[in-house]
Amino acid sequence: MSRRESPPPPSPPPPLLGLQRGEVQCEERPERAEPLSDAEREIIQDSWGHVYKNCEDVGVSVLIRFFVNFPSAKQYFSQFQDMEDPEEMERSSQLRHHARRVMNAINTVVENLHDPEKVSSVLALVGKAHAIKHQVEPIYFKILSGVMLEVLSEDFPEFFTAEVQMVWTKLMGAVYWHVTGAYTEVGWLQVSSSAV
Ligand code: HEM
Repeated sequence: MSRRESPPPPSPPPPLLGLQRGEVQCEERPERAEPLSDAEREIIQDSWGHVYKNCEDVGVSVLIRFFVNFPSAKQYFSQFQDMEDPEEMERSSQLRHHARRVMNAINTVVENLHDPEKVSSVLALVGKAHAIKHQVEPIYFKILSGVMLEVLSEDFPEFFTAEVQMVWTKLMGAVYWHVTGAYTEVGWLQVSSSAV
């Protein structure tokens, strides 16, 4: 009788251990953000409605996965930089507070997709605070976007179809572009001349 072998567990993504400011030298800011069509904006707003009803739980799940898979990202948070147990992290008020801030900022973006100036001013403020006050390496914004899309697709499979995920990828690209605008202004990132 043949015995079915269970597949090996997936290997975890490589942690960016010890990533220090300035070390990601190839990180560049794309030249522009791709605009969303009216239909794409509607797709984002419809799918986000379901997520935002569970805003705090989703935000906490996203951040816990982010900090577990990329432990070096904890370095910026005094309260849980040395924590390893996800359940302990879940109880951290600093983590919950940041989860709410992230989700509320995304909500403001989603609610104002018709108003590019508002979107750009909200995200410029986020970028400025993280570059100047919190000194966060900008690559973490890209990583967090990927983790967020992963968690949303897993937790809301009926709404985050392949098409919806593609539109969200575009939105998160635009978020990254706006946030890193502030990093460019303070000289932390350069604009790529080859980006399209
Ligand atoms: C879309 C992504 C993100 C959004 C919308 C966001 C939003 C915010 C906002 C609104 C604040 C308060 C701003 C202020 O201090 O004036 C904040 C604080 C902070 N953020 Fe973020 N953030 C994001 C990603 C990140 C990432 C990737 C990191 C680091 C890995 C990070 C680290 C911090 C830290 C350390 C603080 C201060 C926390 C405290 O004072 O307790 N953020 N964030």
